[in-house]
Amino acid sequence: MEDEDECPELVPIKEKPSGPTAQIPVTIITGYLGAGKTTLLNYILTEQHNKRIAVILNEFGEGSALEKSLAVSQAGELYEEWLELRNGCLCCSVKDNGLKAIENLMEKKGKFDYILLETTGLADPGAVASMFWVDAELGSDVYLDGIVTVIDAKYGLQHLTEEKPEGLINEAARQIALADLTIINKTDLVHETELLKLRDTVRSINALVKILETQKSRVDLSEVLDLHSFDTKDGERLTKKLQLVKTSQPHLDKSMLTITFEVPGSVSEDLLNIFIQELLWEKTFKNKAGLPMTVIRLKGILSLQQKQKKVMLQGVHELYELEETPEFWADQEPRLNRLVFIGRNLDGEILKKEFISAVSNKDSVE
Ligand SMILES: Nc1nc2c(ncn2[C@@H]2O[C@H](COP(=O)(O)OP(=O)(O)OP(=O)(O)O)[C@@H](O)[C@H]2O)c(=O)[nH]1
Ligand SMILES: [Zn+2]
Repeated sequence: MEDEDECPELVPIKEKPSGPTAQIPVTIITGYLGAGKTTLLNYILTEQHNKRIAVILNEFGEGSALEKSLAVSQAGELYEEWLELRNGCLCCSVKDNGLKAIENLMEKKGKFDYILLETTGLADPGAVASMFWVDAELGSDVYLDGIVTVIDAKYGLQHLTEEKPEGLINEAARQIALADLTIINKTDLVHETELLKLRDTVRSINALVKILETQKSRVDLSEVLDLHSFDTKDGERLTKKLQLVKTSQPHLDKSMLTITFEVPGSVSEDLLNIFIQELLWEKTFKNKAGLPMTVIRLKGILSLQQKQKKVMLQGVHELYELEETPEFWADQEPRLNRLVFIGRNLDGEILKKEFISAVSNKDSVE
């Protein structure tokens, strides 16, 4: 009985009840080779957090990897298990094997409170994120909480400026574009001026992202876990955050950047869907140089016709979702749409015009 009284779950860390039906958050930890991802995981596992965390290391040798190392932290104790995946890595056969593996794991081990997934250094975290995100709607046991990108303070800029063959995306830039949180690690190895330059570059790619600086990936856990970056729990915070975002000036040649705009009024959901699909799926919109705008990450707070509440827009690569937030438009509050796009070849003015023309046909006027 004293066991029950002293159960750490009695400490109210989050509002959501962690009953058997509660979904488990997944945080994706990404970042270029050697940036400090594993160091971060180890740090998190050994910190005091009252959570039972399952870690999935998505590190695998070429071709042969049929088993994945899995470290599970329980009551501060760390032990390892082998989690078998039938068809190779979590990342390349994500949809079926990755999720199944986690579900099997949860069946076997009972419940976890949290899952951390480290991708390989060259992975596209968007592909991994998409898998969890889509599946959450299908009644999965897990939901995507956030994408954390660890950046090497010393080599980060070099990785970001590496020339890629025409048409290919710089992986390091993509990892930053997709991040909800970036951790610039190994600050012991650089001077303040280098750090500033790196910060500026990170900011120019992703004007929404939070930036932390660390040594040995030592962070405050509350800054990393339970970010709710993809759900409407973040709605109010997102509204405030979007208001502060500014279109960024590109730092690197052909670089990724953030653009944002605001359009007053309420829009038709159908026309909005058409606009988003043309942007994300058809890649219809071109910049001044005639290159197709490519959006990797998309966020917005929108005012839809016939909806009393604010609607959140989220997108990763070609997936997107419109979801009502719990927040009502207040009586005096001007209805408006605020959108933020992170990607390549983006031109804010052109995209704003395209948005306005897409959502303003006569049906859209209230
Ligand atoms: N100087 C310094 N070294 C660090 C710091 N953090 C981590 N390292 C070292 O950097 C190396 C790489 O760290 P990892 O945590 O393995 O990096 P990773 O991102 O998991 O690497 P991969 O999985 O191989 O892509 C290790 O030798 C760490 O000890 C830091 O803040 N300063
Ligand atoms: Zn690692």
